[in-house]
Amino acid sequence: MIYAVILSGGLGLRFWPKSRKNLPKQFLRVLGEKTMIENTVERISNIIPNDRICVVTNNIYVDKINEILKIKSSNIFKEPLNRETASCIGLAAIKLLKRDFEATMVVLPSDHFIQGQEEFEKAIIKAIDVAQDGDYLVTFGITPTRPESGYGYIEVGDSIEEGVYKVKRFIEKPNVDVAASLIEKGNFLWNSGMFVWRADRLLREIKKYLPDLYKNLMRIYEYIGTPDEERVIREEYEKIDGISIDFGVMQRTHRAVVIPTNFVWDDIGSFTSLERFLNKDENGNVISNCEAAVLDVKNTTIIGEKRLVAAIGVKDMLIVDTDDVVLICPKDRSQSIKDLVKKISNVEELERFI
Ligand SMILES: Nc1nc2c(ncn2[C@@H]2O[C@H](COP(=O)(O)OP(=O)(O)OP(=O)(O)O)[C@@H](O)[C@H]2O)c(=O)[nH]1
Ligand SMILES: O=P(O)(O)O[C@H]1O[C@H](CO)[C@@H](O)[C@H](O)[C@@H]1O
Repeated sequence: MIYAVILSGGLGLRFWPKSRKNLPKQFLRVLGEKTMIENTVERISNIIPNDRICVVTNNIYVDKINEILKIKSSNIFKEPLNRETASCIGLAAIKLLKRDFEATMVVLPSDHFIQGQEEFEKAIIKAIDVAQDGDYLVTFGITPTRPESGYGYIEVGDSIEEGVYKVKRFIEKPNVDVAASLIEKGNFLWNSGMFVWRADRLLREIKKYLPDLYKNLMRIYEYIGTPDEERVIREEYEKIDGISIDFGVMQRTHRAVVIPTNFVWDDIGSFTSLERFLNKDENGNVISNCEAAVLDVKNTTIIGEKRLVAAIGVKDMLIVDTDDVVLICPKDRSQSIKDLVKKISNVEELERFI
């Protein structure tokens, strides 16, 4: 059977200070009326019934998920620690395999913006069809529009059937110069971060490329459904070195295929991605959710809450004002917000701001 696996345990550090440890971006109403996780569930609901929609998340978000979504508790896969996406997807795979030996997983991050529901559904249905035989790991390719260093790049190879191509190379998060050169070649797509595969196929790939993680997962597998499950998950998670599914498996596997898509897609992982959806004034400034008084300010994004934000003579900056934290950062350093938050996490007096 087909299951949706929604990844929802991330801390959303690049979205700090809007995103906080106890309320990360997937639980925020970032664009529109609904939280990002609600939008993710809604998007897949025509294809996968509610009782096969699963969420993999950190223990600390379980109450929040129950408050927002109607997901049965056995479909919430709980992690005691964050060990990146190879671990959380691997955990979901063994949980599903325990209940269904033929489980096929539609893996969906919970921070995407997608427009073009019909095209999205067509692509997912196609991917399920391709993945169900168990030979392939299916990715979705997005036409790149800028040399983004935060994404994976897929080199499109030979066609295996109409609209489906072998992945010749998968390059995760190249630097901007490499990204620009890949785009210039013309046969590279962005990896969307959504995947479809059979749970048993994914585990075989994890066994091959991440053998230590495979051992951790197999020990957990033995205890699923027993009174010791939670204890063993914690014991194994404490031993895991986190790695993303992209670096850990997708860059190495020979079984990846790509379906080029034609829906509108964006990852709302950072303020720079968010600003693409917000209106700009004649100076290229984005002023969102607050009032602002600006003089000689250009190409600057101001995201506020209650206070008036005033700025003079700044250019290419990001200013985020919340109740208790003000963040000021050049836009081209916005990926470093994550590093700053990690630094703050080690300072006892500042921990409460995370
Ligand atoms: N269950 C689970 N989900 C995760 C984990 N890491 C990331 N995710 C989810 O995977 C998706 C993509 O995550 P990222 O944007 O790379 O990471 P993030 O932690 O949300 O954000 P950053 O801290 O800004 O990198 C999001 O839906 C996250 O909630 C994890 O360790 N466990
Ligand atoms: O975990 P991150 O940083 O959000 O990256 C993942 O998602 C990107 C698309 O959002 C992909 O482009 C990446 O390849 C990866 O799957």
